[in-house]
Amino acid sequence: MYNKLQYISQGETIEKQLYNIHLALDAGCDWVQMRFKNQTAKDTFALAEAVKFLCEEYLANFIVNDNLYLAQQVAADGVHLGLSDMKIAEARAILGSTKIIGGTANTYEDIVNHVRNSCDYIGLGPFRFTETKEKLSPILGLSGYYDIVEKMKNNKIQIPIYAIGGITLKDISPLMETGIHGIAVSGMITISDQKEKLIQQLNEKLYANVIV
Ligand SMILES: Cc1ncc(COP(=O)(O)OP(=O)(O)O)c(N)n1
Ligand SMILES: Cc1nc(C(=O)O)sc1CCOP(=O)(O)O
Ligand SMILES: [Mg+2]
Repeated sequence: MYNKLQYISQGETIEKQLYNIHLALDAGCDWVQMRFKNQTAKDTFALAEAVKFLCEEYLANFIVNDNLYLAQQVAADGVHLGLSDMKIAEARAILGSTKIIGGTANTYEDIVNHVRNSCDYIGLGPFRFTETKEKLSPILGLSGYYDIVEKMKNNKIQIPIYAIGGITLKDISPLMETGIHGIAVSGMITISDQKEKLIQQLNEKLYANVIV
């Protein structure tokens, strides 16, 4: 089963991205999604190669945002695809069964579609407003997660759900109580000046009800 915390990278340059990713890995993140929007193919490829190398060193999972072909080129562990990106079914046909494919959802119907198309996990959001992403889908709030997870249970739909969008430390316990699997975060980890402590606190809350 996938780890419960995914770090989504930030930074306007290759150097800033690598700096942020390196600090997150050092602090204990073991799953990185490289998100580097509106950049040249050359720079995005250079960053992806460097992130692949770093994640290997830290034994972390590495997935690429948006670009399946880049994920293939650098032998990443997988790709995250949004509702306007390549369709999950097409991605699965290209990548085969061994790679991770994550899909964005904003509704129960999005989740059902993704499950039918062999998606591995869902990024369900936004939880609340965030400046990290433009053109957000309608905000779900806590009640949105409760409603969607309830519908999933009633219809026996199973797939790991990651809450995303403006999540802070105090949101973790209430979010986990809805029945989701984990969280995907960018800003909270990127801006923290005590990342190790933060990731420890996040993991304590994320794994609070896991029996080992
Ligand atoms: C884990 C996770 N969930 C959702 C998203 C959003 O993907 P998308 O809608 O394609 O938006 P961009 O990230 O591409 O701007 C995500 N990246 N990760
Ligand atoms: C990349 C992304 N996708 C979202 C969605 O709702 O699909 S919200 C989001 C931004 C997540 O970053 P932060 O933790 O800084 O809010
Ligand atoms: Mg996308």
